[in-house]
Amino acid sequence: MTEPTKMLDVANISLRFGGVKALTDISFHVDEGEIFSLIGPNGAGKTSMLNCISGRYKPQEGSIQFDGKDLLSRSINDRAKIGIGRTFQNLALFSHMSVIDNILVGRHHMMKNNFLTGMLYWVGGAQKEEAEARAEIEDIIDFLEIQHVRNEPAGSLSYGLRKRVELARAIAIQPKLILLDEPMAGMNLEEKEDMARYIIELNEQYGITVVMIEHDMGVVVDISHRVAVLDFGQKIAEGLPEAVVEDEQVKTAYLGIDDFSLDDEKEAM
Ligand SMILES: Nc1ncnc2c1ncn2[C@@H]1O[C@H](COP(=O)(O)OP(=O)(O)OP(=O)(O)O)[C@@H](O)[C@H]1O
Repeated sequence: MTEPTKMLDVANISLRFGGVKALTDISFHVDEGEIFSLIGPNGAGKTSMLNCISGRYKPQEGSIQFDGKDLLSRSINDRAKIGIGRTFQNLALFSHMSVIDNILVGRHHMMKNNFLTGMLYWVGGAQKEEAEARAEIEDIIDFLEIQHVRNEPAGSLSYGLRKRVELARAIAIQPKLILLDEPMAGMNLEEKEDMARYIIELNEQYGITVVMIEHDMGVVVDISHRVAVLDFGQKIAEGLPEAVVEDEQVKTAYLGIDDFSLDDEKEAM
């Protein structure tokens, strides 16, 4: 068997906001091809951790490497260029723009032509480049089954569909790694099942490595290869999902929290 390749290496990350310690000495790694979930109660530091990887927050201590290269010295835009895509906890679509234009926004950073050369759109390369981007985006639209709403304004869609459009936009940058912040939040059972299927397929068919924050424990156990658990900004467990949910420290952290009723979730799925 070949050794797994380490894609993301998070080492000793600490992040403070004034006196609030959002993350303390967090280390974990994600192998190429994995679906890796970050879980933990509200306020545990999950989004802060994702924001350190995506470049929104700059930790005071520690390092993050992506494909063996330092990530913390890079800008947010640079991260997209080197293959890191993300979706947000709260939807971040342009509601008045069509679905297809929202997805194209994700793609634009990859285009060689910028605003100035774009002014020469009808003369040369930009037109061809845009046509190529649109063709690739049609594949993503097919994959996520959003053909029927491709020309609708994003704001007119159901919540579940908008989440899918956001995912499409993140895939459009052709990421090697995708960061998903609560992809199933606010979804009904059918929408959750669809989203779980898309995540598995984007991982298996598109070969995209996934780091996901998710509260639905049934989904986490069903689709994650490995899981890390945060509580009060500290990592309290890491490992295979079935083992992590049986961990006593993890159970204590979740004590009294309805999200953590694995049996109920399993029945519901
Ligand atoms: N921009 C910020 N400014 C100040 N404090 C922040 C900021 N972002 C996060 N925090 C604090 O850091 C801690 C961790 O928050 P974070 O949002 O990362 O947790 P979380 O596990 O994602 O929670 P949830 O599941 O509710 O989304 C909390 O105490 C939060 O108030």
